[in-house]
Amino acid sequence: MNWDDTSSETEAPDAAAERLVGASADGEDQAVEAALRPKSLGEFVGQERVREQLDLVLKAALARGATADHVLLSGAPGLGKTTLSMIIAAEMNAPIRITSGPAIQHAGDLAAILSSLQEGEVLFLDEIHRMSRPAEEMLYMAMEDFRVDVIVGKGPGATAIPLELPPFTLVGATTRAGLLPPPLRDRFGFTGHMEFYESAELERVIHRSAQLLDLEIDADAAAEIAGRSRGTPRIANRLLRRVRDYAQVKADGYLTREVAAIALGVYEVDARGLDRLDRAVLQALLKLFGGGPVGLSTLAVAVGEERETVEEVAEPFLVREGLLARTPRGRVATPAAWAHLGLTPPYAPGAGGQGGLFGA
Ligand SMILES: Nc1ncnc2c1ncn2[C@@H]1O[C@H](COP(=O)(O)OP(=O)(O)OP(=O)(O)O)[C@@H](O)[C@H]1O
Repeated sequence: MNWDDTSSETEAPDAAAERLVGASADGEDQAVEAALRPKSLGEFVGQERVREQLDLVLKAALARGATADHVLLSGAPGLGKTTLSMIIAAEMNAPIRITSGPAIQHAGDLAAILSSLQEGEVLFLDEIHRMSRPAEEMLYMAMEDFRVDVIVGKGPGATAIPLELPPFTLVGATTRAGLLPPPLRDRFGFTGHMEFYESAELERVIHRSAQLLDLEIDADAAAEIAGRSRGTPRIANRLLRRVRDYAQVKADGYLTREVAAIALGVYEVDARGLDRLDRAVLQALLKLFGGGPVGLSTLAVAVGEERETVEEVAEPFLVREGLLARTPRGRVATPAAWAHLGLTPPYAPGAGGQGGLFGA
């Protein structure tokens, strides 16, 4: 059977802020997050290639006594873009100014920031793809010539007053490098793409954070938390803190695999990092619609959520995990989805229907 569908490829801003497994920083305890940030490239876990390349860029600039080239960091939320920008400033012994694309709506906002930068300062511009067009155009000239034209007055009498800027390093961060206009992308001397982390890397993040939080944790417990962290250090640190709460109240503060598994069970984060919403979507797809294909709107009604919530909050991770596929005919569960929920498909894979999509 084939229900309605309008397949969309929008990538989610991991929306629901209160989600334990959401990757965005909304609602995050900023003080704790700051305390757990690595302070140098050596301390920064994983992302070997970006780290190695950045190390060369920074060391070469230092050796020349020059300001480092502009850096663009792309990748999903919570993978360490803000942390890396702070590390860049620290490695260059430079101050850092932090702002974001949505905060710069007028070119004048940007001119005010740029004109107050010190020589060599790092300007971190988060969500650079969300800057307004006039500000973006001002940034082109600032990045290339360290100069901006400030427009004074309006209409025919308006004049452009050129303003020299001290050399600075722009670090732009974006979840969507593809959305950046090529003229902006081309003005970065170095682009680093941040990947999701391997489980072993997240274990290192967790051990490091546990030490900073003064927690005793064994290797198995770290592995258990890492496996549920969706490849994202921010989520790993958040789950560690919830496991700590549970251990404090119920297990004399000692973090073992068993304690971690029970604690995260209480918070409804399963062994693969799926939460209640993710499982509800999969369950509806499997139990009500035989694994699909089913349209997004129908699936959303079945789980009692908005279409956008299913599409933007639950689906990206399910797709990434290979549990759900978005096809032109609708949403389809993969064999791994049946296995994950411990259910048996109603027909043998390969015997028609969805089996045709995934083979025998
Ligand atoms: N490679 C890493 N090693 C250790 N900890 C990390 C690493 N990357 C990120 N973290 C931790 O994860 C948290 C989130 O990192 P950060 O704020 O830099 O992510 P981000 O990519 O800038 O996210 P967003 O795009 O949502 O702002 C920080 O507390 C930081 O300590």
